[in-house]
Amino acid sequence: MNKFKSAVILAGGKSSRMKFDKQFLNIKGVRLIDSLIDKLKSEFEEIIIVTNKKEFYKDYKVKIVSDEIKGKGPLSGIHVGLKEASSEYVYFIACDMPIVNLEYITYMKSIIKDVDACVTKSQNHIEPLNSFYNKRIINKIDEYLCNDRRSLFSFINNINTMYVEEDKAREFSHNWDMFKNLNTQEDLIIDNELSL
Ligand SMILES: Nc1nc2c(ncn2[C@@H]2O[C@H](COP(=O)(O)OP(=O)(O)OP(=O)(O)O)[C@@H](O)[C@H]2O)c(=O)[nH]1
Ligand SMILES: [Mg+2]
Repeated sequence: MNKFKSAVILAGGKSSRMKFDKQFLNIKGVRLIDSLIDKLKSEFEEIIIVTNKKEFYKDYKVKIVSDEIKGKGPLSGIHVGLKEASSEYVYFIACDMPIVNLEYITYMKSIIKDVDACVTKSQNHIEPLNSFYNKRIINKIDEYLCNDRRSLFSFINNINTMYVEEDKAREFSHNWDMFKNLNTQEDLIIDNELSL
């Protein structure tokens, strides 16, 4: 059985810094979310989008779901993504992350063994997306969110997380672009060279 069948794209945020909804980001005429789906399809049998605007995905062939516990940030999306996914380990990426690094995904799959999550670390920072999470943490997330906690970073530190160290991750992405995300309009200008 394929333990790594499912990938989830988080697209349920407020985009308050970007000032327009990031799930509709369009780069040189290509919708970022469409390009993500296309790239992820080569590695995952099941793709799920967790969105706060289901009505915009009527023609999509992938699974479209919304947060159950609303308004609590990315962990809400991970919660429902894990519930809806059919595999044991689930890959998560954000709708504003333009670079999908398939070699790195394959690498993470090869090292994951009985952990709650596989997340990359750089010095004191952790990268919660472009990461894998195990379905078995659903109840823990549920409890955490219901206690009005929402910090993804502290949650990751409190589960059995396997960390990939920075030096190793840089072998796959020397400039760290596999963690790049587009938060502001300035990010779009700076990234004028980006094409999907
Ligand atoms: N499903 C879901 N996804 C979320 C939620 N909050 C943030 N996200 C997603 O998590 C990813 C990372 O979040 P941010 O970069 O902070 O995005 P954001 O919260 O929409 O943007 P800001 O309002 O500027 O912080 C993005 O893909 C968001 O769409 C949420 O409450 N539910
Ligand atoms: Mg946010």
